[in-house]
Amino acid sequence: MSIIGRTAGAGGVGSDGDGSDEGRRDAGGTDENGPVGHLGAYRARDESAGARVTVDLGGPHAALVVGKRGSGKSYTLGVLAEELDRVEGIAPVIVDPMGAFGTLAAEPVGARVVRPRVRADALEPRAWCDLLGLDPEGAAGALVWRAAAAATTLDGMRAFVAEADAPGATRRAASNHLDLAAAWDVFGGELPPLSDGRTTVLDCSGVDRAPMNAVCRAAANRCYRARLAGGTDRLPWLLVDEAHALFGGLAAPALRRLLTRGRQPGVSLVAATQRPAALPAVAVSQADLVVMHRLSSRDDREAMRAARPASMRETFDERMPTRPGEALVVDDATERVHTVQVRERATPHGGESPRLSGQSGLSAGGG
Ligand SMILES: Nc1ncnc2c1ncn2[C@@H]1O[C@H](COP(=O)(O)OP(=O)(O)OP(=O)(O)O)[C@@H](O)[C@H]1O
Repeated sequence: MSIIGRTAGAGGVGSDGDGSDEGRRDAGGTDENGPVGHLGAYRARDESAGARVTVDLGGPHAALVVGKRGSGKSYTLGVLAEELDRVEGIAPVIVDPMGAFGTLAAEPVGARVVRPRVRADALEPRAWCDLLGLDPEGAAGALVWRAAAAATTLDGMRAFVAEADAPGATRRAASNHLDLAAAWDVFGGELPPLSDGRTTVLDCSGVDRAPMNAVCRAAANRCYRARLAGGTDRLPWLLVDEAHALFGGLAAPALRRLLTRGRQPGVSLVAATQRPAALPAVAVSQADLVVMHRLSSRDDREAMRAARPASMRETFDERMPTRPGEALVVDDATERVHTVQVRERATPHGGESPRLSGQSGLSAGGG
């Protein structure tokens, strides 16, 4: 038996070979080499459902879930979240840009769904300037930088600016930017703990793109630092939907670090996007587990092809999924591509909400 994402004696996607998939959700769980998650069933060329497919959840992974709108990405992310929730010793955290994962609060997951708040000092002074679109070399940017270096809270930063020995225009400009940050209503407070291992959904619906990036950055950094500092025995898994909006913003450095260095301290990242071409190439090339739903745009297909060996590229073209929930699963551990029908959700799917588009804000529907 092989498990997708599992190298010999370690971790990946696999099948238990019994050919049945109905009513077997309880057979996720653990095999002789550690925890596995039930992803779905192989789909044979004659369209019949084949053996169940499991993915390795025992070791850290950098996973990518891609597909055009309506192809099943969020649904698959939800399936992975359900499976992660079942594994002891894992702390799953979901950055939910559109409020599509609040349904994970239902049984059997019972996730904690929160409007995220982060500490102001979770962002370094430089990041504060980036967040507010201020040049750190400019007068207002330099003042915000000093405020962020001196204070631990947003109120403290505002007080620092108000009392600073700086020209009135500089103080006003810095203060206006900090007022905007206060209006976002995400600064002040803590992210929920990792230590209890509860599945946590950071519901960012209605949160602008800039503060959502700040939340994602803080969450990614916390997962990483908590492992480095020995702050948690649990292995954090960060799941991010609409990942192109996060890899394109303030969250990018933190996400990149998880991709390139997260596995060593035991932090996993699952990034889902309808636009793999908008991700940095490293996000595609570093992924050791790829779930590819239907992609229609040439750029997006090419982004996926470019990072894989020639043998896989041909498979992508020949076996591109055609219906929602169907996916090609790339297992780097075995260099194989599997055609999989992702299983049905145990919790309700909440993905029929408006989607994120453009530079900022939200828009309804679209493909
Ligand atoms: N594995 C599956 N089993 C059954 N139905 C599925 C499956 N995956 C997707 N679907 C169906 O397809 C619909 C679209 O899936 P989903 O919302 O995940 O798309 P998406 O790729 O995330 O699209 P968007 O980018 O708009 O969020 C779901 O509402 C559901 O009805």
